[in-house]
Parts: sequence; structure tokens; C-alpha cells
Amino acid sequence: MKITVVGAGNVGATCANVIAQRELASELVLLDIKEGVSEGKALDMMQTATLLGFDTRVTGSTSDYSKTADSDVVVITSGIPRKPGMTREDLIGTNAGIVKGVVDNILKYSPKAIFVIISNPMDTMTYLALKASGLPKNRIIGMGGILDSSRFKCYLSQAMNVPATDIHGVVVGGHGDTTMIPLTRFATYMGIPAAELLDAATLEKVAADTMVGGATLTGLLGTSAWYAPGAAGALLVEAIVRDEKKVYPCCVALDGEYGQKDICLGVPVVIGKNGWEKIVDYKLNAEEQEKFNKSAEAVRKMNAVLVDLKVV
Ligand SMILES: NC(=O)c1ccc[n+]([C@@H]2O[C@H](COP(=O)([O-])OP(=O)(O)OC[C@H]3O[C@@H](n4cnc5c(N)ncnc54)[C@H](O)[C@@H]3O)[C@@H](O)[C@H]2O)c1
Ligand SMILES: O=C(O)C[C@H](O)C(=O)O
Repeated sequence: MKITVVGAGNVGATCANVIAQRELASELVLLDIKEGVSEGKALDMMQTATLLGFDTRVTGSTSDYSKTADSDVVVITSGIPRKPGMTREDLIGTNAGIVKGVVDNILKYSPKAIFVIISNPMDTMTYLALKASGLPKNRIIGMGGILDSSRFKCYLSQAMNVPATDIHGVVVGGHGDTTMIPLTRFATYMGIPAAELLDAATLEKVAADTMVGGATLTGLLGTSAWYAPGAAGALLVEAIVRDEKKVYPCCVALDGEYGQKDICLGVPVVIGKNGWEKIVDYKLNAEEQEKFNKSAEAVRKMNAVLVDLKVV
């Protein structure tokens, strides 16, 4: 198994580090445009192999895509992150060109790869990757919902004062401050509905905190987060390479499911060796469906910008 991570910055390097530690591949390539950075980070990681006990061979490449040849999975994290006060959508002008260029280059050497898109604005970058690559839709997966759900579970666990690992919680819709939809109705602690354990105001605050989870971290860090995003990307890669058939909320192309078409948006999907294999229907109620439709409307507006940018 060969995996490439494009972008050796905060998220890419963290994701690669988790992939190596969990031995998800025999070969892992980190690629960046910054001279020597991916090689340096790869070597640093290799020097943890005997300390942490893994055999994945990690190498770096400065812009040489031939080193990524025959990758089974490619994770795209290249692009600028937001700064405090910015939205993810503000990044489109820079990141669309970067993501398009990366997809084109990867395809020259790894035509059979499954793509995991992390660069922001992620829903639109996933749509761009789908259109630019012309690949079957199941091989293009945007990562956002896994991260947002893990933040949702984190805030729920803090409100309930219980371990986050005993909580179930899912966020669907877009990966934006106003477009994501924490599904409070489906949140449970060991099967007990969260609404029975938390009052309505607390549950609402948990959902609101989840939605601005990335912005909160950006305010604290001065740039956006990387530990949870990197780990979430690696978890998605793990489900693919181990053919786990796990259900994760991911950004995928909808063709009528959840009432939407010609858009990539976050819904629960089965993940396995073929990429995303099936969409799971949560049967949203009217209020949730209305939020989902509004989320789609906002993402569609962003997707239209891709035409102005002449990348689709
Ligand atoms: N989807 C998510 O859940 C999620 C979570 C966190 C971050 N992000 C996004 O991921 C992206 C990366 O964030 P980060 O914190 O790692 O930023 P970063 O600045 O630390 O790293 C980005 C890296 O991309 C590299 N890069 C730029 N252009 C490139 C190109 N053409 N080819 C290869 N590499 C290139 C840069 O040199 C840099 O090393 C941002 O767009 C951020 O918003 C998304
Ligand atoms: O918040 C960001 O801009 C980065 C990422 O999308 C996140 O949710 O951490």
C-alpha cells in the first residue's frame, strides 16, 4: 500500500505522522513545494520509527510527482490556512488553483488513486477535485464531517462530564462556520439521547460551539488547527486501506440523495477499499432537511466561484 500526502504543513505532516504510526502503508510520501521541508519532516518521522515501533517507510519530495507514482490513496492538504477573523471561504481564490494543479499532477502518476481532500473551503475543493479529475465519484472524498463530529463529541462529553469515546454524535452538511449541522437529535451517551441528559439551552450551546470549533481554534492559535484535522484525515485513510466499511460523515457527490444534486456535501457514508461505497440515509426531519438545503445553497454559491476562477 502506498499513500501520498500533499502539503507537508501543519495538517499534512500531522496526518502523515498518524498514518506512519498506525502503519497504514508500507510506503508514505510527503510532497510540498517548499524546498527540503517534506524531506526534512519525513526524515524526522523516520527517526521515530524505532521509538514508536513502526515500519512504514516515509520519504519526502519537493515538487517531484514521479515519487508519488502508483499511490493508492492521496491526501490533499496543500493550500493556505485561515487567520483569525477569516472564513474558510475566504481561501478559495488561492486554494482553488493549488488544488487543481495538485490533482492534475497526481493523476499523471497515480490514475487509480482515491483522493481525500482536506484543503479549504473543503466542500468546494472536493467538488473541484471531482470536476477537474473526471474520476468516478466514489474515489473523491472530502474530510470535514469526521473532524466536526469529533469536536461535537468533545463538547458533548465536556457538558455531560463523561468520556468522549462513550458518545455518539454526527455532523452533516457543509464544513463551514454556518453550514455545518450537528445532528443533536441523533446524539447519544451509551444509547441514551443527549436531549434526555442535557437541557435544551446546553445542547444548543454545544451545537453552536461545534459549528465555530475551527474558528475558536484559529483565534487561539493564530492559524487553523492541525492535531484533530490530521488525525481525522488519517482515520479516513485507515477506513479505506483496511476496507473497514465504517460509516463516517464525509463530503461526497450527491445525486438526489438528501434532496440534493450536483454538489459535494457532508453525509454519512460507508468507507472501504473503493472509497465511499454507499450513502446512509438518516431520514432527516423537516427542520434538519431545511438546514441541509440552506447549507447546500451556500456551498453551491461557493462552487459557482470556481467558474469565475476558471478552474472548472
Ligand atoms: N477539511 C478540514 O477539516 C481542514 C482542517 C484543517 C485545515 N484544513 C485546511 O488544510 C489546508 C492546510 O492547512 P495547514 O494548517 O496544514 O497549512 P500550512 O500552511 O501549515 O500547510 C500548507 C502546506 O501546503 C503547501 N503548499 C502550498 N501550495 C502547494 C502546492 N502547490 N503543492 C504542494 N504543497 C503546497 C505549503 O508549502 C504548506 O507547507 C488549509 O487550506 C486549511 O484551511 C482543512
Ligand atoms: O477552521 C479552519 O479553517 C480549519 C479547519 O477547517 C478546521 O475546522 O479546523
